[in-house]
Amino acid sequence: MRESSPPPSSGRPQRGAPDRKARSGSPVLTAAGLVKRYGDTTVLHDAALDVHGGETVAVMGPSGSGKSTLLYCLSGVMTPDAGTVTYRGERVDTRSDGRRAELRRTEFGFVFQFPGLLPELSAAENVALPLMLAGTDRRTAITRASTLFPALGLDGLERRRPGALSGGQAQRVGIARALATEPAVVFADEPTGALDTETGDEVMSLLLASAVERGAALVVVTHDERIARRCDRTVAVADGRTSALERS
Ligand SMILES: Nc1ncnc2c1ncn2[C@@H]1O[C@H](COP(=O)(O)OP(=O)(O)OP(=O)(O)O)[C@@H](O)[C@H]1O
Repeated sequence: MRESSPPPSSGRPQRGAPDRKARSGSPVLTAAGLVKRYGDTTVLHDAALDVHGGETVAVMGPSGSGKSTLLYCLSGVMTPDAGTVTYRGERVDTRSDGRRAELRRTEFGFVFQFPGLLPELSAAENVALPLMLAGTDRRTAITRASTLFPALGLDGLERRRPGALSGGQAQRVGIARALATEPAVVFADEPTGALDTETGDEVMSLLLASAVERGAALVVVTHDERIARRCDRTVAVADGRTSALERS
């Protein structure tokens, strides 16, 4: 089953409705008919997802249903065996590895369950890294990276090494790193999965607020219904197929 098309927009959608934010224009990212196999096992059967600029989309489903695989195909980390992924009108799935890597560096941001910060670099240097990889000189990159710290509640932690950060602080540094290149789409895979409930809520609030503030769309894989409810809409993945999840 394909994700159903958005209903025609009729003014401001109501809070709690399946589509809380009016989506207009073409999606920035579109995936259709995705099939992905690992050896003999087909993990995605006919998955589809549209992401509009600035919207927040939760991806939910049972363990092993293919959520992460869908995220990897959408973001060009993996190529699907069939189907198409299109970013701003251009095919992603047919690009070379190098061009997909470039797209990931420049247009997309990633937040994972564990931030994977480089231990020998300071927090600000970790955030600056994607900017430096994109060609920004070190000093400018660190200055620009540091501007993200206050909004993420990280003021004063710029010079800290990751080993001296709490789990929540480290994840917020990871969020800053994902936002440093001003991506159009941020992909988050269980971003609060390793945190306690309170810290997770805090981190999720900052992720949602900072992505929305910067106009980035957010696609977040989560098992947490409370997180999904805070997103504009939810897409369910079951047995490798996607469908829009109606909310009660
Ligand atoms: N590299 C791989 N090789 C073989 N099988 C894989 C590989 N990656 C994932 N799988 C399998 O594909 C299926 C879907 O995995 P995926 O990680 O996409 O699911 P998920 O819905 O994100 O699961 P979870 O909620 O547990 O993280 C699972 O059965 C998994 O074991």
